[in-house]
Amino acid sequence: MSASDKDPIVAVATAAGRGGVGIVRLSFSKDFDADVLEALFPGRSFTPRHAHLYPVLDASGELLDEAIVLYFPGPSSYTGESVLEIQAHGGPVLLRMIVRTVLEKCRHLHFRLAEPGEFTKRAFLNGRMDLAQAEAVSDLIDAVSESAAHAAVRSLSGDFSDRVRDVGLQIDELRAFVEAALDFPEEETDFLAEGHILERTRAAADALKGVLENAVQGRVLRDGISVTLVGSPNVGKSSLLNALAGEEVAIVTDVAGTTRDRIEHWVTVRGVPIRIVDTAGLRRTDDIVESKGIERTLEAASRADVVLHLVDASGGIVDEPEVLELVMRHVRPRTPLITVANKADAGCKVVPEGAVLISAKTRDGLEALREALLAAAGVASTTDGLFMARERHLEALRAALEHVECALRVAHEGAMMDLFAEELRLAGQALGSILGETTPDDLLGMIFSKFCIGK
Ligand SMILES: Nc1nc2c(c(=O)[nH]1)N(C=O)[C@@H](CNc1ccc(C(=O)N[C@@H](CCC(=O)O)C(=O)O)cc1)CN2
Ligand SMILES: Nc1nc2c(ncn2[C@@H]2O[C@H](COP(=O)(O)OP(=O)(O)OP(=O)(O)O)[C@@H](O)[C@H]2O)c(=O)[nH]1
Ligand SMILES: [Mg+2]
Repeated sequence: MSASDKDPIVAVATAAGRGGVGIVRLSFSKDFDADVLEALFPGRSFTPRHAHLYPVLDASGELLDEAIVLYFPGPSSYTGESVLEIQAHGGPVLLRMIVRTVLEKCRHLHFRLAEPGEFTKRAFLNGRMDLAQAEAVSDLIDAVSESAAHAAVRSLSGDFSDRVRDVGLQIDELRAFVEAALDFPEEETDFLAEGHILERTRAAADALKGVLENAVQGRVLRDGISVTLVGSPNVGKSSLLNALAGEEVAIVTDVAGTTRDRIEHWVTVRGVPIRIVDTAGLRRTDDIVESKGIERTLEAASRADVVLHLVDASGGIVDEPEVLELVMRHVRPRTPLITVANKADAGCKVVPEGAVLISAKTRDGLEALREALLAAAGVASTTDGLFMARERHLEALRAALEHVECALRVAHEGAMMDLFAEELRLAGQALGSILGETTPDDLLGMIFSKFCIGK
């Protein structure tokens, strides 16, 4: 029998490994309530959503633990089904035994282990939250900075969804109005003016732009930005990585060609996760190892959101002229490039125009460099009030905006109103996909499979 969204499920909800307390969570149809409770805790009574201290016995009657047990009768639960939580001591072996006990004692009900994200998927399917909120649950757990956590919880509480829904409603209203007009074609133009249709469509486009702007920032908080350091050997790329990381991540020597492989390290700046990629210095070489390293440098440059080109301000090292050209051929179009003049402590003989002057050794100029980095990546100066968003949301918002703008163009060109209505319909559909109103099963599967088990 294949897995269904109706199967009763069980999983350890807390992190793998030891912990003070560990939770085994069950979600099942309300029809099974009496059966489940009686099978696991015979003769015990339950007050909904109240803590009970009950013994947990395995299938042979052996005591496994004394646990806090919570019963949430459906639909007033996290999943919208009935939920039972067994909050036991947080040992991985013990928790596994409790899960096995549930499978054994409730065998007649055909419990199975929950898939990753399956509790939250049920919450979504049962209308407890929309898709953007469900995604925010996972983003909250994965948040790597306080700003990211704040943004995720804002999305979880529905801030993002509300704004998407509001614009969606505006657009639906416009479409309804225009579709009504289609029935009286001779009055089309009056209709447009009377309903202030164009103004209202423009207002919808502006509202969409506002949401998109916030979402772009929110996505950066979630996914971070990737910064690749490139330059000639010995200009101090690895030294800069170490300075930004605040630890000795990469080997630094005065031998040109020290770094052979790509070295990655995550830091956070103002709550924004930044992946710094240190690379092999670029120069003409016959050394097979070094040239492999340089290939990797170019590949890292091609994936970067921002490229930092390091040069030696003290004038000791001069780039081979092909270096920058070679890099630029691999960088994606429109990727910002910042020139960084390092070794300011050893003299400022060569500082290209617009370069950020630093010393990886004394750490002078690093703060300015961090800010320049964020600015180049388009990160606003504050992350206050942001909600979390994903690439998927950006794509949908951009598509919606495109359709609304297309509708405006169509109207200006005096084309048929049915084209106008059709563009608005497509815009509304794109917004609906953010909330999961029209999301195909395989996309849902992909989204929830990235969650942790037990969530
Ligand atoms: N022990 C435990 N802690 C947890 C969770 C959980 O499921 N169990 N959560 C998630 O994993 C989060 C809390 N989210 C939750 C959201 C709704 C409901 C719930 O039962 N809602 C019902 C009843 C509300 C009420 O009692 O007033 C409802 O909305 O109808 C529970 C947890 C974080 N902490
Ligand atoms: N005076 C001074 N020396 C520096 C500075 N940054 C790096 N150096 C020195 O420059 C030399 C090369 O530094 P690395 O960080 O290994 O240079 P790299 O660019 O990673 O070199 P490759 O890995 O060979 O491409 C080392 O001797 C560093 O101590 C700086 O800001 N000031
Ligand atoms: Mg290096």
